[in-house]
Amino acid sequence: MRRRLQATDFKMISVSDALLLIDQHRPDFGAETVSVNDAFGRVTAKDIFAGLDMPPFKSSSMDGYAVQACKLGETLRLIGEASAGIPFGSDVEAGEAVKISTGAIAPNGTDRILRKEQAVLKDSWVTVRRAPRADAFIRPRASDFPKGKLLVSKGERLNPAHLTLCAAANHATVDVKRKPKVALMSSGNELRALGSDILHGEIFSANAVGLKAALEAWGADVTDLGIVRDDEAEIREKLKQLQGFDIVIPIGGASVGDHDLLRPAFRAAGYDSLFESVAMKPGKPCWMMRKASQIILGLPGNPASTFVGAHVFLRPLLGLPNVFTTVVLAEALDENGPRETYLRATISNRDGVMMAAPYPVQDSYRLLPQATSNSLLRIPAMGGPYKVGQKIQALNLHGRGCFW
Ligand SMILES: Nc1nc2c(c(=O)[nH]1)N[C@H]1C(S)=C(S)[C@@H](COP(=O)(O)OP(=O)(O)OC[C@H]3O[C@@H](n4cnc5c(N)ncnc54)[C@H](O)[C@@H]3O)O[C@H]1N2
Ligand code: MOO
Repeated sequence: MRRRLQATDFKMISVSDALLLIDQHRPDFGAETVSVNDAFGRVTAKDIFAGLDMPPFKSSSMDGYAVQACKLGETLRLIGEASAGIPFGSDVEAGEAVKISTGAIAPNGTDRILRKEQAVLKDSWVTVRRAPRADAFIRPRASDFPKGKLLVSKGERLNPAHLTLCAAANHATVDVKRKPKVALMSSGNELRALGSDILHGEIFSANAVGLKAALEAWGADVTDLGIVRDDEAEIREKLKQLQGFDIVIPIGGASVGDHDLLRPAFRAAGYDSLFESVAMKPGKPCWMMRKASQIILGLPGNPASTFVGAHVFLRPLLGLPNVFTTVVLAEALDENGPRETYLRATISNRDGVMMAAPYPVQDSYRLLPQATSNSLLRIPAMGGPYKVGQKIQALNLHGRGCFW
């Protein structure tokens, strides 16, 4: 009979060691070229440089008249017009003015703009109501950036402002990292697909729904392989469907129960263990294996454990950094145990201070805390006790395309 895993089989490592292993084994997803219109959220595979000067020509930042030095009360002869996209073709001399619109090329010979509001136009004559200084309302060529300037570094996640920058700088396409192909696999006899009738003792398989959304927001190409029952033969069959995925996320079946069959099945299929268990709470039974370039990141089935494991490990596995900010505790906390703990909490701005209030109950079977929290407070192993007002590190969950 196959030996079941015992608690003693799990070598528990620290969160920082697990993150080190993730860094060392992050798959190389390769690169592809996509239209800048489809590049939102993609990660750049190369540095992106400006293909032209910006602005590409000396232009006006106001509607008015392009002129040379002139005096208050002076009357200038209107000799033509420069509108955006339609240049005035000749040189401009002292005593002359060219009507100009915002974004139009400032004609040769002009070095300042007389704003429309500061001039009076009568027939073909413009009277100066306020003399502009040299360079007034002129956008010099290349004053935003010159051709060749590094605009977006390799490894950046393209945001809307980056995309506008790329488009303006003449990049119709960009080279981006290929989207990681990620498969989800929920495990457990108690799980039923949404829409099924459930029997007493069964629950709906929920974690993969949120996790899929999160992964998509984090830039992955996700396939949900559905539910696999706690049955060795069924798991073996499922494992045959994993070719072609960069990352596979089994959910549940990670602990020491007699029905937790996933790890032995992966081992039997030739996967090598990278870590078996992590000193964190929730998320202790997170595990990682690899075979060739494929990574398996097992997340525990308790919803909070899936949630925290995904934020702490899955984002970095995809190459997305987790950024912590310093916040102030709104409540006292007891001394922590030996596991690094992530508390689901709400951060709010109270008179300019970012105060963090942990959700009052933190059991990992609960779904509501993560649905109503906006951050994870990181409490170091053996940290504390903490007093109200003490500073602590928080992982911000909202405002960066996160899940739940
Ligand atoms: N004797 C021990 N028991 C447990 C330990 C331990 O160290 N010794 N660890 C506990 C911890 S910590 C966690 S976390 C859980 C993790 O267990 P598994 O990853 O094996 O997950 P399951 O047993 O399959 O499920 C746990 C819980 O979550 C529900 N679940 C599972 N999958 C889903 C899903 N896709 N959607 C919604 N809910 C799901 C499942 O029904 C269970 O209630 O183990 C502890 N036990
Ligand atoms: O570590 Mo478990 O993930 O606490 O519930």
